Amino acid sequence: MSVENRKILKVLQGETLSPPPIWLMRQAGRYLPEYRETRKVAGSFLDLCYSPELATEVTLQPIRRYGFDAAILFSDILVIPDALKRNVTFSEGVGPEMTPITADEIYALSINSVFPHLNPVLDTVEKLRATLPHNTTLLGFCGAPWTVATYMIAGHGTPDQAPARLFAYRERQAFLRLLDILADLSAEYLMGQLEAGADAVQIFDSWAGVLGEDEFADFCVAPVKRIVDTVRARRPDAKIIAFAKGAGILLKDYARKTGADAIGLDWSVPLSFAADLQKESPVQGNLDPMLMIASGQPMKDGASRILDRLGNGPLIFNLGHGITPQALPETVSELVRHVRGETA
Ligand SMILES: Cc1c2[nH]c(c1CCC(=O)O)Cc1[nH]c(c(CCC(=O)O)c1C)Cc1[nH]c(c(CCC(=O)O)c1C)Cc1[nH]c(c(C)c1CCC(=O)O)C2
Repeated sequence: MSVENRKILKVLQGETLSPPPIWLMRQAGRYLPEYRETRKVAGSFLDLCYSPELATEVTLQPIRRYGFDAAILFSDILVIPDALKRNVTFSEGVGPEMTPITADEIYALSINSVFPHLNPVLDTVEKLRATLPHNTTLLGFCGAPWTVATYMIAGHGTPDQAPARLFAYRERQAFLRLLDILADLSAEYLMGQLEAGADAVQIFDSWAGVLGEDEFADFCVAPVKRIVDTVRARRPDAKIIAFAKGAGILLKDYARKTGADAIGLDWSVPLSFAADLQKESPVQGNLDPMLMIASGQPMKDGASRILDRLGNGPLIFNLGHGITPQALPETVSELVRHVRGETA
């Protein structure tokens, strides 16, 4: 047993595997009763993220239950603003909140505190690599600068990221500076995760879909490329998945332009377009997370369409976005069996 048996790494090198390997975005989370139990004893959500013991436990929960081909580090993209002392809190039913950042505060950001602060997350990665089955790929991650900036500027999640879009037009220099700071910190953070034992990393640009063409190039592609280039300068072999949700047709050439090894696709990406993208790079996705609630035949049909259209090229099977708290744990088992060809 060795690293060569980690299927997701093979796909990231361009191999086609049949059946494709599978993991799910947000696979550790509230749809699992065992997660809800651990969450109760952990204190706040951030306490859970910074407890290497408990974060390791919740990362392993979906691996024990489903035998996914990858474990994804349990943490959150907003630990970076937390480390930048933006007063990040997560409350039940409200979601993440923090102090909205101003242009002056961007110029005054101090990055010195970031690494001691994030060390517990790197300890979790080390613990995970020591505990995980040898064949399971360990994924690290960070948020893309644009997506993290949308929360830092608004101070909370927004349906259309209007505050960040407005800020980017009004305060372009400060905004670009924020993206640079986030890109450089994220690159350091990903390199730390790779040093600690992550096999590959994913960059989540969950709110890429609200930008026009030029803004997508400047605020999504350029900062993600800056992260990829910085990581590769130190680790030329680093494997990187980039997920730009909602970017649609702007995903054309996204892998080449960012330098990512593979691209994540949300469920709105047509499979014909996905098949064209797959000629250039491995792809990951893209089942609608609602099918984890709808279940039954609609779920199987959705998965089969992806397997039929993308299964003959390098594919990592996944949802098109994170699994939701309402997902049915038994449906996840059925999906895994279906993708692996274990059902009639
Ligand atoms: C935008 C974003 C965030 N966090 C993340 C993103 C990018 C991916 C995406 O778009 O889904 C990424 C993330 N968040 C979490 C992970 C863990 C790893 C995994 O299992 O995938 C990952 C990779 C755990 C989490 N992150 C969060 C939870 C739920 C909080 C809880 O348990 O109380 C989990 C399991 C909290 C979180 N964190 C964030 C929000 C908006 C929320 C609130 C959501 C809600 O309340 O439904 C920011």
